[in-house]
Amino acid sequence: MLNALPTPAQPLRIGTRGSPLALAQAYETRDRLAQAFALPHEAFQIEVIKVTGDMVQDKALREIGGKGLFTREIEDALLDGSIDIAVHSMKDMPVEQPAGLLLDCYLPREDVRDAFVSLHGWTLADVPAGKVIGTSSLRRRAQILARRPDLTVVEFRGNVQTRLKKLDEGVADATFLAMAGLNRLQRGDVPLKALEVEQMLPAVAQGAIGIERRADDRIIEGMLAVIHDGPTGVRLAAERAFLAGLDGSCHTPIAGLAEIIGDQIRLRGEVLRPDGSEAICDDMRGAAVDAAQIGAEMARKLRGLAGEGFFTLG
Ligand SMILES: NCc1[nH]cc(CCC(=O)O)c1CC(=O)O
Repeated sequence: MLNALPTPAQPLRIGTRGSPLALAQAYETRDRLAQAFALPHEAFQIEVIKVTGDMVQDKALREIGGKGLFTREIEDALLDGSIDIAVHSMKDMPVEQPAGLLLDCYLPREDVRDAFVSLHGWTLADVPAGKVIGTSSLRRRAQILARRPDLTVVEFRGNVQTRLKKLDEGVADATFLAMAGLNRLQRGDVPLKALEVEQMLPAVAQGAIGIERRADDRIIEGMLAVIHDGPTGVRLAAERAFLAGLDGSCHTPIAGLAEIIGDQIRLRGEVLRPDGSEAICDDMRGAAVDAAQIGAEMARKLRGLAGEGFFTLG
């Protein structure tokens, strides 16, 4: 554990997955810390950690155990002291962290929207009937089937580069990618149509980077407080409370987005049946200081509207 600001001799070790997007997020975190504390890049060390989820390419993730697959090895490295912070896409993070770890530092949020990506330049509205859409996201599958039941959805895994390659190879006619990931990878070359959130409500925490730490590490606590983005924190408090109240397992398609309007917060939420045959939405406003309560309240409301069967029958 660091007992003072990091130096090239005793660097701050940043744990991350090895995908190009994960690395870009780790570099952004390093750059913000270096800037905030006037430290050289040599005072930081990026540690790439292999996670189970990245080694399983052939099976739908939900079938083999859900979200922890992308975080367990990284959180173990934090707990055993081999790294000092871990950088994550908040969209992939469970709502609760293991004892001894805290996840309360967020970088300023990127574009929250999904992009519809097709080499033919189609929009969601003009894809011809019968075309094949690749996605491994339960949410995106349900949302597109709700609007275009005439399309076929196939499983589409892998990182951003892999999925673009599959499009090239004709495995699917179109796919969805988060604008945030494409922007962070500087992939301005990808043919896409950004979908407004009214067309497709994004995943909870989409576009946000979170930095996890040991709860008892005071040096890191002080450093992360300086780069934390407060508005992103308020928005994620609402969205993650909403997700937590809905169970947060990977088996229900859930979308949620909070925005700050002055001292108010607006939260939109949606739960769908996996086949898109039914969608239940809500839109609430309240005081920004009550963000988490608003998220929890919307979850209770949608649970009541849906009825318990909604979440298990599929
Ligand atoms: N589930 C994979 C994942 N996790 C975070 C992002 C993109 C970046 C973000 O939303 O912060 C992606 C890829 C995608 O959905 O296109």
